[in-house]
Amino acid sequence: MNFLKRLENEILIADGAMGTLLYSYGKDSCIEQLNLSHPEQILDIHKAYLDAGAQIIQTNTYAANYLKLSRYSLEESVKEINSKAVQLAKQAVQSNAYVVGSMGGNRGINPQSLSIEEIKRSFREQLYCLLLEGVDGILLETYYDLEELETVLAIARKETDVPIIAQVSMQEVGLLQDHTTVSEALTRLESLGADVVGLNCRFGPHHMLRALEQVAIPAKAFLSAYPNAGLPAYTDGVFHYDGDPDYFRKSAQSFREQGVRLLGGCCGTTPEHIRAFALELKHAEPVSKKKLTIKEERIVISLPVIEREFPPLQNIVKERPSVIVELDPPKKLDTDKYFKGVEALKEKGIDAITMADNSLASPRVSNSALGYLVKQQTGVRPLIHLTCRDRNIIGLQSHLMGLHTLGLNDLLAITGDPARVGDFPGASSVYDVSSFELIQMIKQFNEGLSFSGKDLGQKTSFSVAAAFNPNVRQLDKAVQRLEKKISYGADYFITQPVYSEDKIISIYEETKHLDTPIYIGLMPLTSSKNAEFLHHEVPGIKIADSIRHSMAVYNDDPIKAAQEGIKITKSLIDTAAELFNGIYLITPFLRYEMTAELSEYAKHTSERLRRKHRV
Ligand SMILES: Cc1cc2nc3c(=O)[nH]c(=O)nc-3n(C[C@H](O)[C@H](O)[C@H](O)COP(=O)(O)OP(=O)(O)OC[C@H]3O[C@@H](n4cnc5c(N)ncnc54)[C@H](O)[C@@H]3O)c2cc1C
Ligand code: MET
Ligand SMILES: [Zn+2]
Repeated sequence: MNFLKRLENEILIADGAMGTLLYSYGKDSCIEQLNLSHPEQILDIHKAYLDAGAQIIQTNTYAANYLKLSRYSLEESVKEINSKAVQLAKQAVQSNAYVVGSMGGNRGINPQSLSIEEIKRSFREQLYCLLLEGVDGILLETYYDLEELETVLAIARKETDVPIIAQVSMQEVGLLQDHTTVSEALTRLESLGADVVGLNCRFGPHHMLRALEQVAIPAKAFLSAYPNAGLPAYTDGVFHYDGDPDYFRKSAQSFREQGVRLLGGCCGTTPEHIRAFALELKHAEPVSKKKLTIKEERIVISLPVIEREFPPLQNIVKERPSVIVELDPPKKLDTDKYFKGVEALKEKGIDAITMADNSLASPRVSNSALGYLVKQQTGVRPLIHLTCRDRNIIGLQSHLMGLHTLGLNDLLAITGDPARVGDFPGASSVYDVSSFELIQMIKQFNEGLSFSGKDLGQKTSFSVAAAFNPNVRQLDKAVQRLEKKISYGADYFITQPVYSEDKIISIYEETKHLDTPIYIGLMPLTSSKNAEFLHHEVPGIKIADSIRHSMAVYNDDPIKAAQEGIKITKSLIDTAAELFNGIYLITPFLRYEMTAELSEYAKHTSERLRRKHRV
């Protein structure tokens, strides 16, 4: 009898974790490779689970796919590892127990980093290996990304008639990463042909039960749950779970009441947890009816929106010429000169001071601390750059909440120069998200929702700029990137510094179909050496030969060289102001007198042009 037939009238107990059990045995290399190197150990674990009362055990193949094995250069061993895993599990079972082939999800918090095509290829290969060895079912587990699970489930359903268990892992209680509710996800999995649908990993019994309270008993499929043994602790460099098996025993009846018919364990569980489930549910009748707890709809629409002090820059620059100036927080602690710069620029009537987030990956005074002081003390609008390099998604969201609290509502969302270009090349670059997702995250905050869809209780009022690098060989490709950023929610763009009139004209030609405003970046050169360094060594900056030649003329005279730098920038402003309302001036080395002079020039030029065009 296959196990689906039995689930019609019985609750079945599945086994618990393989991975964390092997990890706690001290094996932190490739867990699945142990099928080949330590088969006895795997066999012992299977036997221990069966002895504890498990009726369905999983093969030790959770990550035995091409994509994950290649991290250990074991991609050539997919067949060997999977075949051996099934053989070991089958060797352990006697009659009345079943072997399901475990196949884990690959996509993490950043689904786009792994294409569906790669996933399909890798999945098919592992699936055939497991089916060929004659598993009694397939266990699709730990899928955070619903698109991935739906894709692989459809493939599996087409390829085999053996029972399929399809399990998602929640991001928040009741919600998946893409904000689909668990209830909807399980319905979709059922309609794609999964025989058992449910939850595994990430949460322990408490949160899993809270989520299941909102899930109706599926019409055709059976419901499953494989909770973790609580949250892991981290001591002496290792993760370990201290979940108490007796606590599992106490939760078993609740799982039954929620309609669960296949109950097992995930990370941190041991044969003792499974024994507790098995003893508690021995001869227990499955339930077919339950009362649903309907969670109140989040009424995010009515969340308060906090008023902005300054209208968003995208509105300003659509209406009239606008000059913003980058004045980067210093690399040393003294901020006197910085504030002198802010005052000098304020006098020129600029619309914002933009403040880098550790540009070129070198530490600077925190731009949010300094930005807040700039706003409080001078009334100038700070525009805060925000990179994906220095903060993980926890830090980024906390930072966004802090910026909102400080009333710093103007942001530039960028990937950020990688750590290896900066003062601490060995530092890690986080990049949990790309600039696209950062833009999306900020826009979600404006809807009152965290990155994972949690209610924030207020809507933020961020305006989000994004970076546009036109200094590339194929400008059309950069424009495609810009269009993609618009689709993620970018409100306007700020370019890398441009050093040629032709480039400004091509930017105009390639982007004139767009509504989203662009600030053209211009940075005065300070010397010939500065020009050569920027041209040859700084990513994203290219300087026209003619400009480098003009700077070279004043090689030995710093004052004349800076004047030449200003002259060149003024001539670029003449072109930019004809075509764009937005001018973004970058202050080199805190030399604010240069950008103050240029701000004045840019404003006069724009006004002159406006008068001319009005006539
Ligand atoms: C206005 C502005 C302000 C900046 N401020 C800071 C700052 O405060 N701190 C800091 O560390 N850095 C800053 N940078 C630098 C920026 O983070 C780096 O240039 C980064 O490599 C690109 O950032 P992005 O957000 O434009 O990248 P994205 O567009 O998100 O690009 C990310 C990755 O894709 C690559 N890429 C970009 N365009 C293309 C293309 N056309 N084709 C193929 N690949 C491409 C990039 O090289 C990069 O590796 C700033 C840049 C600009 C333009
Ligand atoms: N069932 C698998 C294991 O125990 C998957 C755990 S979720 C990361 O190894
Ligand atoms: Zn797990």
